[in-house]
Amino acid sequence: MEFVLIAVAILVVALVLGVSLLVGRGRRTTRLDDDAVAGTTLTRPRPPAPTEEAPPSGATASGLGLPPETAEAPAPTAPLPPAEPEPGLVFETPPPSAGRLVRLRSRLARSQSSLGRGLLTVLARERLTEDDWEEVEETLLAADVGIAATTQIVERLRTQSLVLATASGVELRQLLVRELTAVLGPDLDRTLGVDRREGRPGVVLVVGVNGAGKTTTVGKIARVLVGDGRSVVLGAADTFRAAAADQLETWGERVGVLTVRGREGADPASVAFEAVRTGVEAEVDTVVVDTAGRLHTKGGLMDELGKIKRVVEKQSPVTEVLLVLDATTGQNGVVQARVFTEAVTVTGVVLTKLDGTAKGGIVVSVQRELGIPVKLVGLGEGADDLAPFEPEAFAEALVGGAD
Ligand SMILES: Nc1nc2c(ncn2[C@@H]2O[C@H](COP(=O)(O)OP(=O)(O)OP(=O)(O)O)[C@@H](O)[C@H]2O)c(=O)[nH]1
Repeated sequence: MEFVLIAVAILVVALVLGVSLLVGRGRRTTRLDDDAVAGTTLTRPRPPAPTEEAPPSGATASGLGLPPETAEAPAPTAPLPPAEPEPGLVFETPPPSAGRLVRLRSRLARSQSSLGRGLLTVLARERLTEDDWEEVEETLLAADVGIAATTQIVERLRTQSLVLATASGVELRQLLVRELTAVLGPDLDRTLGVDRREGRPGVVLVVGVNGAGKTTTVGKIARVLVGDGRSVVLGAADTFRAAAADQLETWGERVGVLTVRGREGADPASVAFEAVRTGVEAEVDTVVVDTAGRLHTKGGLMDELGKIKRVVEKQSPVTEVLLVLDATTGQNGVVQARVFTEAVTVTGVVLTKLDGTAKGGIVVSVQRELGIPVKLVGLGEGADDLAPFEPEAFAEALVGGAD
C-alpha cells in the first residue's frame, strides 16, 4: 500500500513539473501595463535558443533583466526596459539596403520574359508594321503598365522608329530601359521618412489589406532599418489576429528589436500609443506600427486609422504612412488601395510579391493611378527580400539580358 501511495505521489509531482516546464517555455511576454488600462504587453527580444532543452525555470527572463515569469504585472507607470538589446546577446545583422534591387533582379524573371523579352523580340524586327506596334501595345498592357503609360511608351518608340530600324541589340535594350525608366517616375522622392524629428522618433504606420504581406513587410522593414544602422521599436497594432503579433514579435527578436503588443481585440490605437511611448522613452530612431487591414466599411477604416494617427501624434509626428499592396492582385489591388488613401494620407507604397507575377508593370500603374511613389518592393519570402525601389535598376531588371 505504501508503495502505491509513494508511486502516486511521484507521478503527481512529475506531472506538475512537466506542465510548468511546458508553460514556462511557451510564455514569452512580460506584461508592463494593467490590461484593464490598455491591454498592452511588451516583449523583450530573446536570444535564439541554443538547444532544444528547456531553459531553467525563469532563467531566460531574468538573464534579460526581466522580472521572473511568476511575478505580478508591474503598475502601468513601471519604468520601461531599454529598447537596446542586452550586451552578449547574438542577433542577426541584416545587410544594408543599398543595392538590394540589383542583387534581387533575377526574381523578376517572370516579368522579364513576358515584358522585356517580348518587347525586344518585336522591336528587333526589321521593319515594324502596324501589327507589330499593336503587339508592343498588347505586351505592355498585359504586363499591367496601364493605358496612359503604354500610350506614352509606344508614341515615343514610334518617333524613334528610324533609329530602331538600324539599332543593334544592345542599343535597343538601352532605348527600352530609358523609356521604361521614364514612365517609372525617376524624379519622385522615394526617401523613407524614418528619421527622428524634433527630438522624437520617426513613426512609420503600415497599412493595407490583410494577406497583402503587411506583417511580413513590417518585419522586413525592421531588418532594413537595423541593417542601415538604426534603432527600432515595433508596434503590433493588428490586434485582430493574435498570430500577426506573434509573427511580428519573432521578426523583432531575430534582430534584437523590441515589440509592443496588445492582447487580442485590444484597442489598436492604444497599442500604437504604447509603442510610440516606448520608442520616445528609449530614444530610438524609428517606431514601425503594423495596423489591422480588415476591409470592413470605409467609415470604420477611416475612424480606426484616423484615431491611431491622432493618438500617436500626441507623442511623436507620423513621418511615413506606407500602404502595402500585393502586386499579384493587379487592378483589384488598386481599387482596394483607394479606400486606404481616402482614409489616411499615404506617403509611400510597398508592392509585395513582385517575384510571383509576370505583371511587373503594375509599379507604373499603381504610381500613376494613386499618385504616390512606390518606395519599397517585395521580391520573395526571404527575410531580406525587400528592396528600396530604384526606377532605373527596376527597368534594367524588367528588360533583362544585361548579363
Ligand atoms: N513571394 C512573396 N511572398 C511574400 C512577399 N511578401 C510577403 N509574402 C508572403 O505573403 C504571405 C502573407 O503575408 P503576411 O505578412 O502574413 O500578410 P498580412 O498582410 O500581414 O496579413 P495579416 O497578417 O493577415 O494582416 C506570407 O506567406 C508571406 O511570406 C513577397 O514579396 N514575395
